[in-house]
Amino acid sequence: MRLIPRPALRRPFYGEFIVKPVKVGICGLGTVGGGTFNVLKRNAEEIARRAGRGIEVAQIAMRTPNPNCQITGTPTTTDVFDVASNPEIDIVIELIGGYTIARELVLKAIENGKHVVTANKALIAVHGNEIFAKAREKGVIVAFEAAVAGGIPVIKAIREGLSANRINWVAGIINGTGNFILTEMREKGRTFPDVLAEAQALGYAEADPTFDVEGIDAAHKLTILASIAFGIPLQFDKAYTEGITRLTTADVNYAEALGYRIKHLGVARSTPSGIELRVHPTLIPADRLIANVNGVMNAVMVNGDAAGSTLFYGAGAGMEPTASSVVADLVDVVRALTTDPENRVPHLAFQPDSLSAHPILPIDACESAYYLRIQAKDHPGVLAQVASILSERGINIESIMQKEVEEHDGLVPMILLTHRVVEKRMNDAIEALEALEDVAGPVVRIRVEHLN
Ligand SMILES: NC(=O)c1ccc[n+]([C@@H]2O[C@H](COP(=O)([O-])OP(=O)(O)OC[C@H]3O[C@@H](n4cnc5c(N)ncnc54)[C@H](O)[C@@H]3O)[C@@H](O)[C@H]2O)c1
Ligand SMILES: N[C@@H](CCO)C(=O)O
Ligand code: NA
Repeated sequence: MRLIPRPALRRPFYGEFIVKPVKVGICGLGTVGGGTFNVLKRNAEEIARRAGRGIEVAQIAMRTPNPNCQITGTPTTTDVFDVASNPEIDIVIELIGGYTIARELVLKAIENGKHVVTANKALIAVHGNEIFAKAREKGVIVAFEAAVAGGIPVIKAIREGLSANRINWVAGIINGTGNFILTEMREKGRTFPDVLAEAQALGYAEADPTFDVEGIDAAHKLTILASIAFGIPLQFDKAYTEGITRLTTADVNYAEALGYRIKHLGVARSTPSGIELRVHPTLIPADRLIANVNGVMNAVMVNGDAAGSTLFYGAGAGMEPTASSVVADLVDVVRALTTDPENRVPHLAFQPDSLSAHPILPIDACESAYYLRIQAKDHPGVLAQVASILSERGINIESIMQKEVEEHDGLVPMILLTHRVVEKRMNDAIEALEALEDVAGPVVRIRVEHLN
């Protein structure tokens, strides 16, 4: 056999590109800013080969040094607006977080004709409509892949990869901190505050961690996902949000015994009467892939009429996973610098003049199955009373689990799983259940999704 010698691999290198590098400015050198700086530096050659041009950090706006970054030689400032008005800079990377200065900074950068890359889901969910309108007027791109599910390229997947589909629903574990807390509590029996402190030390949590544990951060991300999935304007104020702080170990264990896992899930579903947009603890059958997404990992399921269900999995937070998305956006922007703004991928996936006015449904018009835990007195006939309250309202029981009498208070926990029902009807049933003589205290209700 004659071996044909392979031609020596041509090794392109950064300096070889004739075109000058694109100059970018980083605003905020914290967890994500530091990761972005380091990835741009470490993978400069790969990135330049992909983008067709090098990407040079020409300025950094920072308040304090980041011990993880060697920034020698890169000009710095303490004022982010210096970056937005720096004539050398083509792309402003907003990584300071928050809604106030970040909004002014992004609008100023756009005003000055600069493209923007941001990881700020709060900013996009709350001020995105204004920001995208301004960007369109100025013919610039605002890229935000890092804003949803950290390192998972899910914005790109929905906006481009699934563009043939009519999307039915999107469901995701989209807060790394919350999922890390739930996992550590379930697997290692650790306490909530202990795990939260670790998530903060690892750089996963928001500046205000109530955003993570009360579901606000997940609602920001779900708002963005719903817009690009259904072609609707961003409407964060209409999202329903319930946190994980009131979950008890008892419910986690009962769910487990019934074959379910409790996850903090964001669900956006398109129905004929409107769009459901809700974040809450949710029972998911334990044999589903998404029920087994643990720690800081995130996963987003998208159900489209042509593709069926697709699942996107990866790190939902952290320095370099998030930087991966920021840098991918930079590469996209660099490739699109010379393109006609009218022919670029629209910010919200659909052409801005084709957004739909399909309304967001209030939570009591949303539909799901339910887990109910009722603390009942150990009297004969309680179960019959419970069953008749539910059946009078057309709520079908799927299964019932009754535990032993709890010695200290003589109460018997009765756990029920129901079929799908509109929330308003369930609220009415719960009110009637709580009024029963033999039912003590509030009924615990957790929504159930089978994600079929
Ligand atoms: N940490 C993550 O895993 C992660 C993942 C995805 C998205 N995000 C988003 O990325 C953004 C940044 O998050 P982070 O975790 O890097 O936060 P961080 O607190 O680690 O970093 C923010 C940095 O910005 C600096 N800063 C704030 N205001 C400034 C100003 N006016 N001028 C100059 N510097 C300023 C702070 O000093 C800090 O160093 C947020 O919008 C966050 O929601 C974070
Ligand atoms: N605080 C967020 C960061 C990633 O968006 C989380 O924990 O998911
Ligand atoms: Na992403």
